[in-house]
Amino acid sequence: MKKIFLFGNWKMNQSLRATENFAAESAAFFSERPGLKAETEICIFPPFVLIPEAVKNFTNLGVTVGAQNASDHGEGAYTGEVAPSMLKEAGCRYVIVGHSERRHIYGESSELVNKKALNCLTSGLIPVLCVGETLEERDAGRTTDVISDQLRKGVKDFPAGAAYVVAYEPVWAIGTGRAASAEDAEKVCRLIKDSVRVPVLYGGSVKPSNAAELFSRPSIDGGLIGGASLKARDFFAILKNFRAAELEAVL
Ligand SMILES: O=C[C@H](O)COP(=O)(O)O
Repeated sequence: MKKIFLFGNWKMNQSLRATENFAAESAAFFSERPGLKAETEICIFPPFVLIPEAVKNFTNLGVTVGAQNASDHGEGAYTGEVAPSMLKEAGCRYVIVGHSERRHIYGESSELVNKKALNCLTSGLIPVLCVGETLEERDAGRTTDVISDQLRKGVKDFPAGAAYVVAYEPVWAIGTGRAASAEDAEKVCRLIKDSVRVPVLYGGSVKPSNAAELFSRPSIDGGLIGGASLKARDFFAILKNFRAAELEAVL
């Protein structure tokens, strides 16, 4: 059985009630399918204000909680920012850094992403470094250059043996319903893995119907899932379908 990472990025969605419902549905789903969570690292990334509620509801289910962003500073006079030390204290394990929505909507550079990642490592959090090319860059044949550059700058000065995860998220596949082909995703994830040797996830329109093909590729260690992570049934159907296909492949 392959170990996979099933990461759900709720982005700016959900509520206190939705968080509770998600946990209740998750508990029901797994009580009907004992064993399905084996060899799976599950993490939900809610908006900051829902983190305490998520930690309270998910911890007993074996589901970890992460944050979608963190400051490049420690505690202090930085209005609107949240320090990694606060996220750690709140019960987070992972922090997404460099998501394309942060890079493109909020203008975050690879240098800033790197500072955030280093700051997370200092606080004992595991950064999930997102990299990905735009459609323009892909059409211009620049995917490899863009990914290598974001990766090199993103992990600059990481201490040897630092624990982190990389998520390959082609910008053109995010929220569009058009996932990368398993072949293309595998090629880029292999390039990343050859260079950093940490778990590499694919993100961009992952859903129950395409997860098995993507996650069965040798260089894809799971997914960073947006839209399909908002409902527990959809999110865990991704895992269920992958494990069913995996089982079928050995029979
Ligand atoms: O962080 C998640 C990614 O942006 C993927 O989002 P999506 O699954 O809605 O395409």
